[in-house]
Amino acid sequence: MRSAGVPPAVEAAGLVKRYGERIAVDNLDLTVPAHQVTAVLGPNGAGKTTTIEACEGYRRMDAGRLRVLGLDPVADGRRLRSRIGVMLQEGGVYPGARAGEMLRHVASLYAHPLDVAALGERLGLGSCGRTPYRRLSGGQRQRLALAMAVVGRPELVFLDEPTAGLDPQARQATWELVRELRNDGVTVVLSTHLMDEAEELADRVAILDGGRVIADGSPAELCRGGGADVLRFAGRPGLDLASLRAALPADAEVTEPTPGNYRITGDVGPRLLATVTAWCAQHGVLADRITTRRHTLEDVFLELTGRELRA
Ligand SMILES: Nc1ncnc2c1ncn2[C@@H]1O[C@H](COP(=O)(O)OP(=O)(O)OP(=O)(O)O)[C@@H](O)[C@H]1O
Repeated sequence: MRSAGVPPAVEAAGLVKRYGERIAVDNLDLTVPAHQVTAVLGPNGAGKTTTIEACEGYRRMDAGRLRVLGLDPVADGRRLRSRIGVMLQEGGVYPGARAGEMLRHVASLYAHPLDVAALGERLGLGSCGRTPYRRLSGGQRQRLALAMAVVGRPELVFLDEPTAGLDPQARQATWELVRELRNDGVTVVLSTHLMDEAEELADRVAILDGGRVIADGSPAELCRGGGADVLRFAGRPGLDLASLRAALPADAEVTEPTPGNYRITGDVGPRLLATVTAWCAQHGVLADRITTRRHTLEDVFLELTGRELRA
């Protein structure tokens, strides 16, 4: 594997951040492997932005140890900033500055920047190079922020909700860019509320809640650990469940929650489906309304963080 033996891009241990009485980050441990895409997920107020801003050197933690590319983001801030790219949300921008000027300015801060015109074209910013920032649409601002984060060819990029509010075309272009960054060996940390984005892009996912990492792994690992997939079918009531169970793999479970409705949990895939329909054929059962439901990252997220809205 590409990252074997390579030190992690981010190592955080026991991070704590308090705002008065409120604990925003509560003894958080996080490791971000190099050369991979790590998605940071969590409900509103989970501590994602606080943690990511600390990694960028914009926020000082009250306790804990944090190393980014082996450096202390606050003490070694200058050295670190030439090696990372940061996608800032609104703010910190002079509203009269033109989009092209801003991108060229950021590019000039790095030793080997990307071609500004090509990057702008790629992200659909070609026509708004002379447009002042305040006249850009929300989506254009978002794409400009992304361009500014990657133009310096950083080793590590932090993307804060990179596709929030983007139309489907811009979203696809952003995903494509993230995949290319990863293929070029760039480490990407992205925070997102979009579970399909995390499933699509991330090698690893860290789920935060209450200022801590409550789950961490590849999307497949998290989905496997989060609960079983489900296959349902309808048939005549009172089928011989023991016989059906005997035909299924050992980890599958079969129940009849209501008469004539059957529910099988386990590793639901083509093989299990074939086994069930074969058993039905052998027993003269016309299985009806067969549905399968794979466990998604969203299911896992909701199971771990609950369904109630956050303050
Ligand atoms: N400057 C601040 N002053 C006081 N409290 C803050 C400040 N910044 C963040 N907080 C609080 O810290 C907690 C964590 O906030 P943070 O912005 O890190 O969460 P988040 O996971 O990024 O949330 P969201 O998904 O809503 O962006 C929240 O309860 C928030 O209200």
